[in-house]
Amino acid sequence: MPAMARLLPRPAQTRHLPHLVKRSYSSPTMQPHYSSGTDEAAAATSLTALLTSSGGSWTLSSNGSAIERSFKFKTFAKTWDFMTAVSLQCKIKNHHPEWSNVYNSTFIRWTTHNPPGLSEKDLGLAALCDTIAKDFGELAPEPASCEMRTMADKAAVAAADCCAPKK
Ligand SMILES: C[C@H](O)[C@H](O)[C@H]1CNC2=NC(N)=NC(=O)C2=N1
Repeated sequence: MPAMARLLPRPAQTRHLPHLVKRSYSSPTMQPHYSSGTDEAAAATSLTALLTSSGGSWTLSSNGSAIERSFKFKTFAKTWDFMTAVSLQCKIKNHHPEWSNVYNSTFIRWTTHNPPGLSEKDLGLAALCDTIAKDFGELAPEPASCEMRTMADKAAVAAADCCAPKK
């Protein structure tokens, strides 16, 4: 099996991770893909405020079903404290990121697994991450590294059907 094929998760494992399944075409302007039941007008307003194109720090994933960015702090301890604070919000809101951490950087991707797409929870928690990051003295944002993104991709695939309703 060619090396690249080994890196691509098998479709069966990624049906709940549409943002990991690269589209064969690249649309000139990426369009958001909202999770069913989302109030798209309200979500579009929140999304616009978060994106780099409007002065925010988040980027839309290639097929529009996730937003993602990296955060950098002075020390590992501050990075971990930031992630701990975010994790408490995840517990409160019962919504969880796909994320990775290397020393004083963390990469965070917000997407809803079930039903798949961008939801108000993703957008609200992304805005909350920006606020909490300021509290922990976030350094100037840098573009997310491929390695950090790949780590998050692999963790998401390993999580398999993490959010499918329990039978
Ligand atoms: C039953 C299901 O696990 C819960 O509704 C939550 C848990 N956290 C979640 N987090 C994310 N990102 N997407 C979900 O669909 C999701 N579902």
